[in-house]
Amino acid sequence: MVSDGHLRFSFLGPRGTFCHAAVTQVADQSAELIPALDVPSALKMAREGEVDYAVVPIENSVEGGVNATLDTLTHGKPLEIKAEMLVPIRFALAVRPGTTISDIHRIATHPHAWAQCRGWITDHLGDVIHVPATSTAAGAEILASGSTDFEAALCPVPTAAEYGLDILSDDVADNKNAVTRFIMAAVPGRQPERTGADKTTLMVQLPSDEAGALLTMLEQFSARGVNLSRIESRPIGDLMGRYAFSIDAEGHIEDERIQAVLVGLHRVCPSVIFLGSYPSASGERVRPQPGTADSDFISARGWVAGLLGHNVEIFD
Ligand SMILES: O=C(O)C(=O)C[C@]1(C(=O)O)C=C[C@@H](O)C=C1
Repeated sequence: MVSDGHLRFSFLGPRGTFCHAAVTQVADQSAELIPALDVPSALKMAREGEVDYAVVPIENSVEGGVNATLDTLTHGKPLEIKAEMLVPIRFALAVRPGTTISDIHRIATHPHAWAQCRGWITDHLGDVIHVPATSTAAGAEILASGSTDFEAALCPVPTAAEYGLDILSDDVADNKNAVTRFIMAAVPGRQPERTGADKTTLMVQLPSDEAGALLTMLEQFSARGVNLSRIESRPIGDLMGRYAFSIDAEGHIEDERIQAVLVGLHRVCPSVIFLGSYPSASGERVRPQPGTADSDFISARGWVAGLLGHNVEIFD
């Protein structure tokens, strides 16, 4: 929980999105929550100092990475991730009072939500059309506001009631265990303290377009015993076929092995963007592989310094 006087948080709005549920995990009662129209606008507010933090989705367990977040984080003034939050995802099929299942031909929701419910919808409603909305709650809000060219919305269960909608099903999902991961981003400052159960997020360009370039990049992690919890490619955008890799690595920038990875990546990759070290939401402690604990790096450096005749303290 972040509580430091009157803090301002932007999030993907309007009220009642899954993102709203995520921001309430980190903002205390005194915080001001400011809904944004989309992910880039929420992040822009943090970049420009209009809010202290932006909370946005980054990854869904069914649909994968949220490209708007992955791309916007690395374009423009630097931002860093300060926290991550997990929100279990369950959808309601919401309608205006009086609407029945057989009235539904078009359903509004966020494309990520649609992707998580497509199978259920086909099985229960047959061929209905998806109407893309800027968020799940935006679809519900518009539906509640009056005449629309869609008859239903897929949104979080409590949100349907908040907007005065009826629920025809409160368990719409292709995968009952779906979870979305959200991040809290801010302009660079002090890193969140190392907890021993941390993640570091990076955007890395491959060393070259030669055979083995991806391996060279990955070797920087494996040689230091650093596990990756997510890696996905994103087009750089300048020329066809040029990609950068968005990576979550287990560990904190204060860990010697993560520093060694960063040094290695900086030596062999044309661009390495550091996007923050922060406590992992699972709280699972990272267990260093033999030879990769802080003390191993410090003692090895001391040994080399000794060979050079430098007088340094050797820890082990
Ligand atoms: O539309 C919302 O409610 C959101 O918070 C966005 C979002 C997403 O971008 O993936 C978050 C969780 C769900 O997976 C569906 C949509």
